[in-house]
Amino acid sequence: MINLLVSNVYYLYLFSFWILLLVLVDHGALGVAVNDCKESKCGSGPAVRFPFRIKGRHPDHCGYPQLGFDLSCSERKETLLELPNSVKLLVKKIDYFSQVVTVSDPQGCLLKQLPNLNLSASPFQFHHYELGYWENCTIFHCLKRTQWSAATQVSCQSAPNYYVYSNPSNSGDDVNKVFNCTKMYEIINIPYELCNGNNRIVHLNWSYPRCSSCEEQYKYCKLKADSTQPVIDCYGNLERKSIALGLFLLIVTVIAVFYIYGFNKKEKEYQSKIEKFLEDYKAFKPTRYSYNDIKRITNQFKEELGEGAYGTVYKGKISEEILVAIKVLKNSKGNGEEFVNEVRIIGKIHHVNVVRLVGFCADGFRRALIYEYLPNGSLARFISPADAKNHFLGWKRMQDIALGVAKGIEYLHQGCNQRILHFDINPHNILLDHNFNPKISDFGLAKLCLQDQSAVSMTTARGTIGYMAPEVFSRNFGNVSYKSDVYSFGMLVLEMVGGRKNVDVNQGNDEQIYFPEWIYNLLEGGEDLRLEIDAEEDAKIAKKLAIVGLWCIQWNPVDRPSMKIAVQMLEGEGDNLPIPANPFSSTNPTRTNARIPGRQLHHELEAISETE
Ligand SMILES: Nc1ncnc2c1ncn2[C@@H]1O[C@H](COP(=O)(O)OP(=O)(O)OP(=O)(O)O)[C@@H](O)[C@H]1O
Repeated sequence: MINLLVSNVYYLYLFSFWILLLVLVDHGALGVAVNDCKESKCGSGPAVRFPFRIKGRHPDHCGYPQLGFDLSCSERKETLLELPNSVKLLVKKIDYFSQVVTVSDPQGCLLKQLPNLNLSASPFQFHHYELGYWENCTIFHCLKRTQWSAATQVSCQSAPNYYVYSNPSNSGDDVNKVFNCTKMYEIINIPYELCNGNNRIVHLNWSYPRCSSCEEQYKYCKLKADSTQPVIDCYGNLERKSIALGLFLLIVTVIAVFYIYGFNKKEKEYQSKIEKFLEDYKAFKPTRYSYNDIKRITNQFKEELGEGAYGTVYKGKISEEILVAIKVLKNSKGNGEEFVNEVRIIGKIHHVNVVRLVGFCADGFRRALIYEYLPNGSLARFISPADAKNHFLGWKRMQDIALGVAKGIEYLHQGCNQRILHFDINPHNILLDHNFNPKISDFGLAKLCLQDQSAVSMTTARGTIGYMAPEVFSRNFGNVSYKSDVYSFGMLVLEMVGGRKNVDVNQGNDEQIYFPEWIYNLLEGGEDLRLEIDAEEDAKIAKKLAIVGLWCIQWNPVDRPSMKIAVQMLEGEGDNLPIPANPFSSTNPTRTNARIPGRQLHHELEAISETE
């Protein structure tokens, strides 16, 4: 945003600069000869240009060569007009059109200056409206305050018990006698109005040079170049300057207004975006909700998404944009360990392949977990044979899902401060977002352990039959470790390849085909996977997934790859992936219609308690 602001200001200045340049070029202000005579001011005084000039600022040729047109700036930045007899007057205004200059006494005592004012030696006369009635003016001082017909007190010259008055000389009053006053001096032949003690300004006009003729044409005035006589010349264009300047100011103002308006609008948009983000951000930090909140968010448990072992999942809405899935836990189930586990583990981890816990509710005996809503539900819905067109997601997507799950598990194993072992990786616990990105969910059985801990203690077998590693059942098969998740992942991948359950625990039927062994035997025999895959590329993906799955379900945990290796295998082309050792070595390796081996994952197999 700062960049946007800076670039806008930059363009605004650039634009203004060009307009200004245009104006200056237009009235010749940039010409060398004219430039040093350009209009100037003393402080906030009137604009000074030909026939006047400011001494020390404008060269001689800028003013009319006659005493009186040379102005100066005082220390207080006032414009001073110097006239013969060292009379200095303050210039208030210059009307170039009427050729009138309005002046006053710098000390505010005009009547004191007037006796010395000899206009005949200057280019100025008293302005015409003051010509009506001329007379001499007498200045008196009296010892008492006095009042008579035409006299006015000259306050700037009076003092306590010393009263100064001005009075037209022909008034007929014998002030000396009548009022006991003494004449101080007389000012000869001045306009009647000026013989007023209160008058502070005087208008003087000049007849030559006649720059008013240029002003009439809205032009500037200057001395004609190369002329021996002081003759004037009109040049440039006063009107266009003011129009151009006006236009310039208008454009700049309009741009500024639009800019400020646009900026404010943008700024408001940004602010509301930030507010919204903070609101949403708050919602993404696990927050505690009351049971009433849960009822409100789920709209009284209106839409059910599914039912699991630990509770029912409802759809909910926290804000217009944040949809959630709320698992309301059954009271009868567990001692709250799953609840604590979930909040403790996924509450603080963030990974694109791990479901996000938005919040939770622990309101008396009521408990609920609030997750981000994943519109495509669980992966279990999509595990179907490749020929079941309406459910099968395609091999490329299957590969992406397997890779996403692998990365999620790798993150749990390696990416957090404490290693997280999930212990329940299965297709029901893999949820799919709108783009079918997989997210691992259900951390109720998960365990936290130290990064370098090679084995974990476990008092009861945990997990789902068919995905549980052999060592989770019995310590006879090795130590329980992160490799147990690798096993579950392998079973999940093989189910994705086969489009069916590897083990159907509901059928106690010994005749069931055990898919992992069946597929192993095919691969080992160099045979086709018999999965009716047309595209060569898809067949390659299916074979790669099958090999990775078989590596992950090695009976001995030591033989299974870490999730990091599994990710690398899935990311590679798969052409050079070796086929692992037979995970089912006790059965006949040549059988392609293998049956579920009795010693393997049967749900009636008793869990052996393990202690550290
Ligand atoms: N975050 C979610 N977004 C969308 N649907 C979900 C979400 N979580 C769960 N579901 C739906 O709710 C169903 C039940 O989920 P739940 O986790 O309670 O059970 P399960 O994993 O299927 O079984 P179990 O609890 O035994 O592991 C899921 O199958 C899925 O369809």
